[in-house]
Amino acid sequence: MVMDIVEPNTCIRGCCTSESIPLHLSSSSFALLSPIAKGSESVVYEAILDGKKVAAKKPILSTSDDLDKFHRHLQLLCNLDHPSVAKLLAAHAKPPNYMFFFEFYESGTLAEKLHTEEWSPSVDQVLMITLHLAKALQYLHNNGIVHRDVKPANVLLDERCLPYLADFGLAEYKKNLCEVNLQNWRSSGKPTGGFHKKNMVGTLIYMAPEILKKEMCTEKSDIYSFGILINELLTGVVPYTDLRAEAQAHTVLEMNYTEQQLTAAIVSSGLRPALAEIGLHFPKSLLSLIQRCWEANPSKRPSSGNVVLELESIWEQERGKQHDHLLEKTSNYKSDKDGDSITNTADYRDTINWSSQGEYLSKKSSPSTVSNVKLWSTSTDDPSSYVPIISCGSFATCGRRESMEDTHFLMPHMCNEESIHLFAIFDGHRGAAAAEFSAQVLPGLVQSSSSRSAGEALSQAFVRTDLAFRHELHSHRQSKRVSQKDWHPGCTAIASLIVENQLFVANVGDSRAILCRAGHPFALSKAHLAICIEERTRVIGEGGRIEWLVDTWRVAPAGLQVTRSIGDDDLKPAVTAEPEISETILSADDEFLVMASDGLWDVVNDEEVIGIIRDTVKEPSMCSKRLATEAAERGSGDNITVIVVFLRPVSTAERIY
Ligand SMILES: Nc1ncnc2c1ncn2[C@@H]1O[C@H](COP(=O)(O)OP(=O)(O)OP(=O)(O)O)[C@@H](O)[C@H]1O
Ligand SMILES: [Mn+2]
Ligand SMILES: [Mn+2]
Repeated sequence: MVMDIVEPNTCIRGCCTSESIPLHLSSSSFALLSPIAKGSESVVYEAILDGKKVAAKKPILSTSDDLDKFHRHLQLLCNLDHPSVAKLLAAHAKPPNYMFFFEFYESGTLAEKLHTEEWSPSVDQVLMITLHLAKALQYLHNNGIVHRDVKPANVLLDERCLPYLADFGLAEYKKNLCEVNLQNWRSSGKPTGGFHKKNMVGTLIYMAPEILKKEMCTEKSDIYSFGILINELLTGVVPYTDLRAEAQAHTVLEMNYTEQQLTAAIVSSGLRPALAEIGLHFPKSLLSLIQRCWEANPSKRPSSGNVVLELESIWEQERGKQHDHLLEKTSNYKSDKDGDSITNTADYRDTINWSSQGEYLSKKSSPSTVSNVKLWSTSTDDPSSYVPIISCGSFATCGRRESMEDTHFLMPHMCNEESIHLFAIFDGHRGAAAAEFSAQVLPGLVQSSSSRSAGEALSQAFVRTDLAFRHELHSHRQSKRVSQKDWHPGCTAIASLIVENQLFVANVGDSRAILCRAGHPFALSKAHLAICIEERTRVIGEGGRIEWLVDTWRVAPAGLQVTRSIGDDDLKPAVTAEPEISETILSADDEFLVMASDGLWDVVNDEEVIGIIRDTVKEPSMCSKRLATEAAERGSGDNITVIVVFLRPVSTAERIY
């Protein structure tokens, strides 16, 4: 709807302005029809605005405080623009009529839908609704706004049942909340004996414990209410009225216990609504999300951004289930890039701690005194040669996967050598065992190599790590600590070794490393995948089998896409641990090195990586985090690990801007 805007487009006081929303209307442009709802602070009417059906919210303004509040409310609404937030179309901000005009949402509120129509949404519908609302909350929180009244009665539905967060009557900017909190704190000393609506904002059963205790209200208080809301959607039960719940819960409301008693139970005994039952159709991860949202401690609750990520991941898993189901019907091979889903690896992971196995072995085999790394230095006698000044950082996230199978390490100034640095990433498949083990063992094997060539030392260390892992696995199998005979964990590995001005990158598998040289990406490794003709030929030449499985070429019978790795003893020797090594001479043109597991490269290309780092504060761990977050936002379905190494000093100005 395009409405005429009469300039100057401000409220009567001049404090509210908008470029797109008319703030005063001629009396002929609207008409109020019948009231839809009467709240404690407003009446909502069905109305006509410029010939279109709208909802008009007319606040009850009896004091000057109420008027101030109207203006604050209007200012806030003028700044909102999100597809899942109820849309303000116009306002009238001049006496005698103060009104908000909203888009009309035909299907009423989510509360009515659940409890009057007794709608019981499917899991897909619950995920769709909660995901939209979580995005609305993320939008508000990112803009420094706390809603403070999240509940199904404040969610409006359109005819397609898409949700819109409404009723910003209690919303506040976070920066103003300190003041509001302080006022509550002061007034809490008053002997009121009850709950003043002014102080106790929101609706009791959706209120977070910290609000009930009259402590700080933050965006995490919205997350609490949101957790209660998701559960209400799944159960169809008004919180604390469930007769199936523990006795304490229903007595609270049914026997007319006071609000104070409910409050006390929520705050001190951790009482919560009865959680949706782990039936066949509710994803466990959704129930766990609800419980984390309603944690008593606000800092343990996820941020709205994380709620969005988790809901998206649950949504995808649900669709994946449907997809898998289809696949199972047509073939009994299960689709997973690395063949993870073939065995239930979680069962074995617990029995042996592969990281400490590796650590133990590493200590045993390479006493700290033995280190030949000094031998690699070449230019000690040439003071003019270029030596990069490095700073490094990393970020690793499980992403949408249920478990983390990536590991990595950063070893700047290895063995206390000023100009020798080692960095590596391992991406596990069929469990995390190989990745956990390798991250512990590889550095020691690099250091204790007797080779005078750093590249060769790196190459030998890969092969030896693989041998050591397979040997360990074998002896655990013999001693029956690994009972599952057909469990063959593996991992990819990429390592960068800097020795003065030389950079060696060793790689097996599909992690990658690039260098930013004079502003442009420069690939330091190539991925080893069965789709590459050279790799396919090599695997077949070494007695391996390659087959087209599900959607791409894979090494059979395990169905692995990578053609080189550490571990995977069922596929050796064809799936070799022999790395490809690149050697690069570094110069002042080289700005930074980026290493990452395929979780990044699947969704962000080399140029984009360079561009993102250019736009980020020049701090290596911030850059790593930014890249990983970007990949997650773009829908990477994998674990993501990123290492960023700056190769020359960054000026303070660049660090900040
Ligand atoms: N845009 C709209 N379209 C359709 N119905 C609406 C719309 N806005 C509000 N309503 C109806 O009016 C009711 C009250 O709206 P709202 O929550 O904004 O007012 P309120 O006075 O702040 O209510 P309370 O504080 O009691 O929650 C809603 O529950 C809904 O039934
Ligand atoms: Mn409301
Ligand atoms: Mn309200």
